[in-house]
Amino acid sequence: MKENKELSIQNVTKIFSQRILLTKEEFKAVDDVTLEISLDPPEIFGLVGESGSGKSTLANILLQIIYPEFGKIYLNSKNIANFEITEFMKYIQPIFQDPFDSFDPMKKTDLFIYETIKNFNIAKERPAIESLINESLKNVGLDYKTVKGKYPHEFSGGQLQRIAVARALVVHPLLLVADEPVSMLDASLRISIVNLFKELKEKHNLSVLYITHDLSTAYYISDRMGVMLRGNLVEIGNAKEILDKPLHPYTQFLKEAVLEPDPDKKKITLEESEEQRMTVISEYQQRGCKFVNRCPKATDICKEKEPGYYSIKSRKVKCFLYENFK
Ligand SMILES: Nc1ncnc2c1ncn2[C@@H]1O[C@H](COP(=O)(O)OP(=O)(O)OP(=O)(O)O)[C@@H](O)[C@H]1O
Repeated sequence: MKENKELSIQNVTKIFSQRILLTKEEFKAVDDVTLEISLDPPEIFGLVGESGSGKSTLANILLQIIYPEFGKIYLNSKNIANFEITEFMKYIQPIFQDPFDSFDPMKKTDLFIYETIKNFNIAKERPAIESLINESLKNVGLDYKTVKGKYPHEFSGGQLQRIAVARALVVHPLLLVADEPVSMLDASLRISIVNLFKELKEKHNLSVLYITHDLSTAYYISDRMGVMLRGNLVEIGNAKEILDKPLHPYTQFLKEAVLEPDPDKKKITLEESEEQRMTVISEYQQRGCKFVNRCPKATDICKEKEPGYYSIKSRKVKCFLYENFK
């Protein structure tokens, strides 16, 4: 049997319950998501969507931090639930939003890489470990001499995020799950980290799941892209094609929101008020399309029935507008 070199996410659903005023409401934070990320050849897959659309929940499921109620995930055709966790983490490594959270402030940063090498049994003797640290730092554009013996606070956010990537690289993963990896960094540093992901893909065959609400960096680095709306993937395809000509009304809404120059009129918010949270939950629980209440193109069927996926060339769109589209 031919082995697929991919991470295959099949019909994954995660249910949470949240207390809203006096009641407890269940909702599907990730709702029947199916998606493949190629590992060979490597690809950068951008996962975009506004705050609360389920991106981090999906990332946490992929990293086996939380477990889905339904669905299965296969890494190179093997169910990830059947991996021993250290073996699994050799293949998939996380990169978090705030690089300062990835490090113990009381511990020298190179020691963190050192311990990863030891814990994963990649090398045992100090000279071999030091040479691996040197190599991994070089791969992220840093010099071991400038890192050695220093504590996290002695680095900028951008440098520290590079060191976090270097630590992930020592296990030679196939995929980085990078959840908002540049959103805490100064705008001037963002592009250099984003370029680093591109370089790692090209030079080290590393795939990246790049999770962001920032469409411009997603456009810049992603090969393919998925757009998340209240737990559903509503549009999947080539990233440039999607953002040049979004088909799903929600993707069109996201693009317009980004182009809106007046920050007060921007429709995408990161901070959720209680009122917004309630709207979010009710949209998650919406019976038909989850964008129906905000969609300018909605018709009666969108309220009653969940749309399937319709294919337009290599793109898949979860919207009735494309049901009979040729
Ligand atoms: N452990 C949890 N228990 C209950 N609800 C949760 C839990 N984690 C996340 N949620 C809720 O699930 C929904 C999806 O959250 P998630 O963090 O996955 O969204 P997101 O797209 O990553 O948003 P952001 O960009 O703000 O991180 C939100 O309504 C969130 O409040």
